[in-house]
Amino acid sequence: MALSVSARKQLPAFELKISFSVPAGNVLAVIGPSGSGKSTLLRIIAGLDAPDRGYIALKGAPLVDTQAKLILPPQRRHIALVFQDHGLFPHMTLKENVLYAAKDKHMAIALLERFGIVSLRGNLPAQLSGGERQRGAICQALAMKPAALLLDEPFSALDLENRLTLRREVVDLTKAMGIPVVHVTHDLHEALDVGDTLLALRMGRSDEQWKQRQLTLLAEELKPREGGILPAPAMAERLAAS
Ligand SMILES: Nc1ncnc2c1ncn2[C@@H]1O[C@H](COP(=O)(O)OP(=O)(O)OP(=O)(O)O)[C@@H](O)[C@H]1O
Repeated sequence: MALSVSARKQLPAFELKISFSVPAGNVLAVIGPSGSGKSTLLRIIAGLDAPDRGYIALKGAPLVDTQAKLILPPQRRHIALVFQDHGLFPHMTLKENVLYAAKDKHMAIALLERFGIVSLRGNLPAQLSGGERQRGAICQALAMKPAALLLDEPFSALDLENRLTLRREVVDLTKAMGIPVVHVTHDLHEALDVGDTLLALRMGRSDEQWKQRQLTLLAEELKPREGGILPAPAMAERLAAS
């Protein structure tokens, strides 16, 4: 197993208590209501927060072992974390941002090309669109050649087309790089699209029943209405006429 996590942490309203493993090249998609502990879980894995008790290992090497009083600082974990609001340095150009922690400079430039933003490499983050900044943040994270990638709602502010393209690109790349990914999202569709495994977190625990309910609700939502869903051209015609 590439990433193993077993952690407990008392939060004001409940105790976060979770265990899972993500094999190399796999994506664990994490869904859950607001305040269920998703971001805290990522922060614990990244080393920005400490569990009360726990064991976290990457490629078999422990990052956290509270029994042995081991808690590695974030910079020694080789884990990249991408949030919804990019996190690029505002005073650096896109290229400088991506090269900042890059292990392989050629790969960094290749990533900018792959994500369609190489022509913008001289721009500061403020001179980029939200989608371009998010692409930059993903490039910056992958250029580090991290041993694991953590994504916290990374595409939720993007338009549908950007969201679909970017999430596919990221899955393809992380599978090719063979790194485990934990991807937090509110969007069950997205979770089902990117995830090899789906974890539903509710009040800090894995909740299978809640997961099944969400899946049923989604199936209900997607069920054709009476008379069937109009095919796209007919839908376009109806919208144009309205
Ligand atoms: N530093 C902190 N100090 C005290 N309570 C915190 C802290 N961080 C988070 N919490 C609380 O822990 C709970 C889990 O928060 P967390 O941000 O992990 O939830 P989440 O599932 O990521 O929510 P969202 O989907 O809204 O981002 C919440 O009740 C929150 O108020």
